[in-house]
Formats: sequence, C-alpha cells, structure tokens
Amino acid sequence: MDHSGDIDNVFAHYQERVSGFVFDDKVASVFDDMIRRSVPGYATVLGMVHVFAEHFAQPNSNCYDLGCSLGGGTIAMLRGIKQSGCKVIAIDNSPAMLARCEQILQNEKSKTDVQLVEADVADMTFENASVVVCNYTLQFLDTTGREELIERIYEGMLPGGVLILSEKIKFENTQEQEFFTDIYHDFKRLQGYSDLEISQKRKALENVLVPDSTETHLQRLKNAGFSRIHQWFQCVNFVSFAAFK
Ligand SMILES: Nc1ncnc2c1ncn2[C@@H]1O[C@H](C[S@+](CC[C@H]([NH3+])C(=O)[O-])CC(=O)[O-])[C@@H](O)[C@H]1O
Ligand SMILES: O=C(O)C(=O)Cc1ccccc1
Repeated sequence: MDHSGDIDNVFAHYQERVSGFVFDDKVASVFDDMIRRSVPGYATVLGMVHVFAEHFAQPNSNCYDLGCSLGGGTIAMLRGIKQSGCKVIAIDNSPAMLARCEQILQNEKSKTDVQLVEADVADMTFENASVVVCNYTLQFLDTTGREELIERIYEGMLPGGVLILSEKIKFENTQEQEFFTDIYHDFKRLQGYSDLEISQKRKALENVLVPDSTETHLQRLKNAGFSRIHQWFQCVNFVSFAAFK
C-alpha cells in the first residue's frame, strides 16, 4: 500500500470540546498512518487478506471490501486473486476516503477489475460473492444495521465463500476489559501518540465506534446462517474471524 499520506496529528492539539469522529478529508489525508499506528496487527491482517483471497476467490465471482477507506483490503485482495473473471467491489460512504482510494489504486497494476462505490453499506446488495472483507467497519454501524448487514452478506455469498470480519472488541469481564485497554493504550504510546491524543481520540470515538464482544459477533454470524466460523486472529483488543457459507 502507498505510504505517501501525512502523519496523523488529528488529536495532537488541545480541543475545548472534542466532537464526534468523522471520516472527513483531514482524517483521510492521514488515514494510512492513523490505522497502522492505532490497530495492532493491521499489517498482519492485510497480509492474510491476500492469502485468503488467493485461496478462496472463485473464478467469475465478486470480492467485496466493505468500508474500504484508502483501499488497504482492496489492494491485498487484488494482489492475492489468481482466478480469472473476478471483480473487486470496494465500498465506502466517505467521499474523502474514496477520492484518495481512487488515486492510490491508480498505482496498482492488476488484471482483476475494480469498482469503487460511494455508498452506505446498508444500501448495498451483494451477489455472487466468494470473498467479502469487512475490516473494522461493522463497529461503526448501529445494532440493527450490523445484524442486517451480516444477513445480507450471507445471502449474497456463494457456497464455499468466506467473510473476513475484523473488529475492535470489548470484553464482558471488567478485569479483562481493563487489562486489554491498558495494554492498548501502552501500544498507542509506543506508536508515538501522546496521552492527550489518546484521550481526545477516545472521547471522539465514544458512541461512534462501539465494539461488540466476541460472543456477540459469533452469535450474530451463526444467526445469519454461517456454519463454520474461526477466530483466526487476535492482537490485544482487535480480532478477525473467517466465516464460511
Ligand atoms: N455505513 C457505512 N457505509 C460505508 N462505509 C462506512 C460506513 N460507516 C463507516 N464507513 C467507512 O468505514 C471505514 C472504517 S475504517 C476501515 C479500514 C479499512 N477497511 C482498512 O482496512 O484500511 C476503520 C476505522 O477507521 O477504524 C471508513 O472509511 C468509513 O468511511
Ligand atoms: O479504537 C481506537 O482507539 C482507534 O484508534 C482505532 C481507530 C483507528 C482508525 C480510525 C478510527 C479508530
């Protein structure tokens, strides 16, 4: 992926009132740096999206990247897909993200077609899907939106298809929640974020990024019909599931 974006200093200066986190141009311009320094295991997850796409993309099928941002998952899929006739459909409802994503994708030479769609994932229908990547996006939808999205993904998937769902999680046990939160903040400090940046971003994300527990994710995937679900990755409070139709 392209590393030409700026360094994330969105929350570096004291703000009298911290407003809710939005995916505007300011965030989009630093997003590659922001997500790499804020999501432990991000690079590993993308590396494995390449592997999953190579293994599970079926010829003449669609591969989706839901909440594609700058196209990290899209590029990983493009590099992984070896089957012919595949199309990667990358969806995001932030015009700022999509505009930058389009630019970044121009440097990517691939035989596989890519379609960028500016839309709410809630308004999309999915069809003929062999690989669906939903990396750190479900966490921004409301509860009903989450359930409906997972159901519609399932409906649009081919037999043998896989959904890669990556999310920040919360822990039901208070002690466990505190432990992982502490370690996560230590990780952010090690990535160069100050205590002010950490606390202001935390405030901005309140009621915007609302994590579910692993149990809630597993139940929701099962309810939608996914028969085989593996939690294949966890790094601190970020996990990834592979769910098969
Ligand atoms: N309802 C929605 N419809 C469409 N897009 C949405 C919606 N809500 C949020 N988004 C978009 O989902 C993305 C979430 S970021 C994904 C990272 C990427 N997957 C990556 O692997 O680099 C994760 C994060 O910021 O923590 C943003 O680009 C939003 O505009
Ligand atoms: O959960 C957090 O505290 C994060 O910083 C994760 C994140 C990463 C990128 C955009 C929004 C949230």
